[in-house]
Amino acid sequence: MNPLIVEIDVWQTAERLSVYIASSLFLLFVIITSSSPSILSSLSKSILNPLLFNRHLQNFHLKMGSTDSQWKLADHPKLPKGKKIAVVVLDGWGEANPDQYNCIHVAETPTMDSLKKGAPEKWTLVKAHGTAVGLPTDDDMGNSEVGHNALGAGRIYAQGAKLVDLALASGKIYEEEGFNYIKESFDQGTLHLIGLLSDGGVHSRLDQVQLLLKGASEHGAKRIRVHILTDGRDVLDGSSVGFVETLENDLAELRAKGVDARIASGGGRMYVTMDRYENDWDVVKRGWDAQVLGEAPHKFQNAVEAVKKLRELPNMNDQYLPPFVIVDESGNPVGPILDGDAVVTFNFRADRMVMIAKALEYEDFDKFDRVRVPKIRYAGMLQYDGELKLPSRYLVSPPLIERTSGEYLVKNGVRTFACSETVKFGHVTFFWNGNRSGYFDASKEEYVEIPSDVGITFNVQPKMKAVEIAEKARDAILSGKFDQVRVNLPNGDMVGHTGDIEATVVACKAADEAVKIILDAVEQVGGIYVVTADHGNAEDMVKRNKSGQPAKDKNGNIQILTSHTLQPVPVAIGGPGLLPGVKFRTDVQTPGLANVAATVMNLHGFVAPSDYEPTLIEVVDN
Ligand SMILES: O=C(O)[C@@H](CO)OP(=O)(O)O
Ligand SMILES: [Mn+2]
Ligand SMILES: [Mn+2]
Repeated sequence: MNPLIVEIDVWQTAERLSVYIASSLFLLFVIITSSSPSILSSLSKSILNPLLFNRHLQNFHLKMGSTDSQWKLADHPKLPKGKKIAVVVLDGWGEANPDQYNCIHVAETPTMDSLKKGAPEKWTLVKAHGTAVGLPTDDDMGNSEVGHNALGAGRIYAQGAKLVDLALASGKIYEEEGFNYIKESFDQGTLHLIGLLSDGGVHSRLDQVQLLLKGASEHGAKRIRVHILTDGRDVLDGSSVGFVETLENDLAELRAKGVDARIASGGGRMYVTMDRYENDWDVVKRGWDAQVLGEAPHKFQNAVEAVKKLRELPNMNDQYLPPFVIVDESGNPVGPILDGDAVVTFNFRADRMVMIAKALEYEDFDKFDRVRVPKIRYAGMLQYDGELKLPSRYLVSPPLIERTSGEYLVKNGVRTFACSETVKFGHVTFFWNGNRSGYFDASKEEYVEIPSDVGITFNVQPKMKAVEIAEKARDAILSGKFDQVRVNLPNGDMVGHTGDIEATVVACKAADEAVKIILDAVEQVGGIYVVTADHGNAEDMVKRNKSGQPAKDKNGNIQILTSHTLQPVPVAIGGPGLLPGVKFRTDVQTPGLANVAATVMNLHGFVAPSDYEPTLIEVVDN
C-alpha cells in the first residue's frame, strides 16, 4: 500500500477519535438532559456509523452556527502550505480522437500539448458527464453548472435534472408548497409555463414539461399558456420545429380534454429571456415584452409556422430566433401574463433563469421598464439562487450544495482570486461555490469580472477576453496577495456553441495562449498549476453515427454539433512548486471532476474532508 495513503488513514483515524471524544461529551450531555428513548436509539445508531455520525456532526455545527474550528482542515502530512496555485478551467475542452472536427486538435495549442506529455503522472483524464457529475444517466452530456459544482464541491450531488425527474415520477411535486401556491390561481387565472423547449437536458427537458402539463391540468389548471424558447445549442440547430410540433400535439390533446392550452409566445434562447450574469438585460426585456405584455415584432397564429418562417430570415438559427407572439384572428395576443395568473419557469438550471426570476419577482426592479407588472403567483422549477433565495417559491428543492472547497479553503486562510469574463463569471464563482453568490469572506477574496462583448455571437470575436482574463490572473499571481488564482477561459465553449469550426479553431488557440500567460506567472513565483475543463465541446463539432463517423442528414450533409459532448476532460498538474514525488494515483475508481477539489486542497497543504471524493494525487518518496 502507498505510504501516503497509510499516513492519511492514520491521521484520519486520529481525527475521528478526537472528534469522537469531543462529541461523546456532547452526546452524554444530550443523553443526560433527555430521557427520550427515540433520541437514544438514533444516537446509538449514529455512534455505530462513523460516516453518518460525521455528517450529523457537520450538520449540527452548521445549524448551530459554525466557528473557525469546525472548518479547520487537517494539515497534509507531506504537502506544504503557502504555495501559489493557479486553477485554470478551460470551458468546453474535452479529449477526443484527432480529426478535422476536433478543433482543439486542429488548432495550434503548444501549451496544452506540452502538458499532455506529462501523462500519466502529471496529465490524466476524468469524467465530466452523466452520473459522474450527478446527471440522471450516462447519456447526459456535461455542462457548466454540474461541472463547476463538482469541481468546487468535491462531491457528486443529484442535480436539478434528476431531482425534477424524481419529483415528477413520484408525484411529490404536486404535494409541495410551491405547486400548492401556484394552484391558488388555477380557478380564476391562467398557468404560464416559460422555458427552454428541447430534450438537451442541460437547462430543461421536454419530457418534464410534458409531465408537468399533464399533472398541472389534472390538478386543476384550466387555462395554460406556454412561452417557448427555442434551443439549437444543447441540441441540433433546426430541431426546434420538431419540438414545437410535439408540444402542439400535447396541447391539442389537452384541449380535447377541455383544457384551454396553447403556445403564447416564443423566441431563441440566446436572444430572448435566457441571458445570464447580467450580460445584456435587453435579452430579458425582449422576453418580458412578448410573454408578459404580449408584444413582439413578429406575430403568428401558429407556433410551428412562426418557427419555420423565422428560421428563413438571413443567417438565422434556433438559438437566435427573434421574439414572436401568437395572436388570435383579430390580432390579439392569446396569452399575455395578467393579474391573478400563475407563472412557472420550467428550467431547472440556474444561471439563465436568475435574471427573468428577478424581473418576475422583485418589486423594486430597475433593469428595464417592465411597463406593466402583473400580480402573479410565480414559482421556479427550482430555486435558482440559494443566497438570494430567488425565486422564493419553487416546485422542487435544489441540491443543497454546502461545505464547498472554496469555503473551506477561505476559512483556512487561503486567499482566493477568481476571474472570468461576464458570460462565464458566475461559473468560477457562483457555480464553483455551490450556486451561491457573493464572498465567503470579503477580506480574503477578490472576484473580478471582465465585461464580455455584448450583442455578438462569439464566432465574430473568437479570442473573446482570454488574454484579459489571463493578464488579470497573472497580475494576481505576481501580486503575492493570493494563494489560489482561479479562472475560467470560455473560448472553446462559447465559440464551439456557434458551430463555426474555423472560429472555434481560433478560439482554442487563444485559450491555449492564455494558459501560457498564466503558467509563466506560476513559474515566476515558484507556484503550482492545475489545468482542467468542465466538459467537452470544441473537441467534437460534428454529430456522429454509432461507429464514430460524421453522420449525414437526408441531403447528405454533415450535421454540425453546437452542443457539449460526453467526452472526458484533462487534468494537468505541475509547476516549480510541485513536490517531485507528486503524481496522479492509478487506484482511483472512475475519476471524475469531483475528485479535483480534494486534489487542489492537498496542493494547498490540506487534507480534504472525509466525505469528499478522493484526491487524484499521491506523494511518492524518492
Ligand atoms: O450556454 C449555456 O447555457 C450552456 C449550454 O446550454 O453552456 P455551459 O454549460 O457551458 O454554460
Ligand atoms: Mn461550460
Ligand atoms: Mn457551453
